[in-house]
Amino acid sequence: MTEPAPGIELRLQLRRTNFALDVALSLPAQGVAVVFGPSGSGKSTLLRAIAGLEPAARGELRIGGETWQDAHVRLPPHRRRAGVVFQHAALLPHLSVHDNLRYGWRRAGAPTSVMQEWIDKLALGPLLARPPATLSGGERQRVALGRALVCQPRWLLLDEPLSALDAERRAEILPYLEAIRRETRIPLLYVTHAVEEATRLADHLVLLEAGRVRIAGPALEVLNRSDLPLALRDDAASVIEASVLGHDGHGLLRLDTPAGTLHAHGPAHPAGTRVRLRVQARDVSVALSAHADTSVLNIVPAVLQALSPLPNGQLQLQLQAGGLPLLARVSHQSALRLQLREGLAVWAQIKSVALLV
Ligand SMILES: Nc1ncnc2c1ncn2[C@@H]1O[C@H](COP(=O)(O)OP(=O)(O)OP(=O)(O)O)[C@@H](O)[C@H]1O
Repeated sequence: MTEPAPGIELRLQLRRTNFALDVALSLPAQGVAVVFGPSGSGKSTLLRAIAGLEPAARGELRIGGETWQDAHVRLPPHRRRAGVVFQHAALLPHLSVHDNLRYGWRRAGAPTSVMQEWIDKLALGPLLARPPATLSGGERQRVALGRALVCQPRWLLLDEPLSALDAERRAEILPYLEAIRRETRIPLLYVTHAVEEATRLADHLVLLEAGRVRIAGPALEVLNRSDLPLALRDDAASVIEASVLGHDGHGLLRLDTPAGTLHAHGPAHPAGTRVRLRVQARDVSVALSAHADTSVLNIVPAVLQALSPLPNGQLQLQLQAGGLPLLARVSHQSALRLQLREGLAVWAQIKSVALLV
């Protein structure tokens, strides 16, 4: 039997005048670990400490059996084999895109095939002769990703790589990040405060608060926890893994989920494709019977597990639909009229299901 690849173990501390980082984490050897949290919670500091860029950081850091830091060892940043991409790509301005890629690749001593592989995967071919100053923000970030990846990093560390881009550019780059996630065995640490990116990319989610881990675990488990601040936000959502059953030819996919069959607009993925769905709490309402006279396509049986008041005066409902947690929002008046209470069997009417991957 082959041993599972050893994962990532870290315990890092750092003290500043008004801030202390004290983080202990075990992360899987593969997949995307998203570090999520409010501004000032220490996300970037943690990433920089991992990369060796915070000289005051103390502690231990082991990745796949390699020690980057402990009481006796402290590898300098260039020996950690961390590929780092920041919000603003710092490309070398006097070199073409190609030479920017080559620069890191040569220093890392990686095989030629790796250069070509990432040029193809990130569609960098048409950009190779261009100087960085002529690239759009999205193109620069793609080149920065390429430059990090051609060095064959042990760990790819991304610090808000999309936050300087507008929504359209972000939507262009996300599929490349998904391709990296799908096609490499390189683990990713992805720092963001954007829920959309966290729900779309995370396999593992770490929620930081004031320099400490509030919770860490498999993404769906953390995202669907109703007792975390995430659940109270305006854009609170449940995240569901599904598998494509078919397509109606008009842009509507049929999806198999633990809650039953759901429909979502999206590309005609072949049957069997695994996808991730996001259902916003504000798009879910409840009824006591399964209405047939409604335009809502997605109606699934559920059990009401808890009701809690929201700051905006509405009520948040926690539902279980075939083992799936779902959040719904209703007014106090509706709750009274329907006599909503814990344990009640209801029908969850889902107005919109967003396909994420
Ligand atoms: N170079 C620095 N010198 C002193 N304090 C710093 C420095 N960089 C960050 N800080 C402070 O350390 C704390 C954590 O900052 P950090 O940038 O890691 O947070 P963050 O979660 O990444 O925030 P954001 O989402 O706004 O980027 C904050 O209180 C910040 O003001």
